[in-house]
Amino acid sequence: MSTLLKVDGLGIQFGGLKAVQNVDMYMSQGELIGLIGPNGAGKTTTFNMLTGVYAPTEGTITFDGKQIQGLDPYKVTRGGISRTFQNIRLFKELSVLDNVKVANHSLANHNILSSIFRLPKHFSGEAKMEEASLAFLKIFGLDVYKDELSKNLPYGMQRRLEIARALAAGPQLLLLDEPAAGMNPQETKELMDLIAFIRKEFNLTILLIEHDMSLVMGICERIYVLDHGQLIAEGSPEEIRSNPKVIEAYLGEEVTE
Ligand SMILES: Nc1ncnc2c1ncn2[C@@H]1O[C@H](COP(=O)(O)OP(=O)(O)OP(=O)(O)O)[C@@H](O)[C@H]1O
Repeated sequence: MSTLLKVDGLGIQFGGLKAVQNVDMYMSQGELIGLIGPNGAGKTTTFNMLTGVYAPTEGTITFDGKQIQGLDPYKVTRGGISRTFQNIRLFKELSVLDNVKVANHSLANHNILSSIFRLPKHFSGEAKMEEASLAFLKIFGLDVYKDELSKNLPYGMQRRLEIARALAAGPQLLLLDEPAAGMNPQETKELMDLIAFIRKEFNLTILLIEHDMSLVMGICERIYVLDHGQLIAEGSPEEIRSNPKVIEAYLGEEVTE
């Protein structure tokens, strides 16, 4: 498997605070990796650097062979990295379908749409986009809501729509920031199954932030653990579960599957 993402010595300082420092990570094509750590460990800040929201003050990010640290977020997205946010960010006043269409607008002629959905060649850009957007919604069980305003969707469905929208941008790497936050156990289980499914279906590489260890343990092959801005462990779920540094970092929180 080739390396899709490589992070070397990544760090950022806000005033006197080193929010993230010395982070080395890699992701091979097709991996599903967890990024965990207690509150304030630097997980979202790391996502923000990977997606161009923050320019790192040290280190490099190499994606698909190119250095991307400090690039504008839209360039990062165009280059193949999409994300979701911890706090849902949808176009609330747009329909569910339009939320997805907006995301893949710039990709109307993108190969991913025709290759994934095997659309007839004669489809125009607009028809292709509509067709592909509907197909995305169907995968996420959102097609029945296509004409609803996104603000009217049940919470769990809004979370799903965020992922559908991120996916519609045609990424190679998908970054999910606590996608199950606020979901009940049943919704969470369904979401995890869905994440595993889309990874296979779209040949994606996925980095998943999750505060709850038990969630990531279930689906991730490898896990990175941040604490106070530094990586304290990397390994399989079994290795992470029994790592004393990790247990200590999570002291007071339950470490169970
Ligand atoms: N723009 C900013 N300016 C100043 N400090 C910041 C900024 N963004 C993040 N921080 C600080 O960086 C540290 C890491 O925060 P971050 O949100 O990345 O943690 P996290 O691991 O995602 O936590 P949580 O699980 O609570 O979401 C925190 O101390 C936070 O206050």
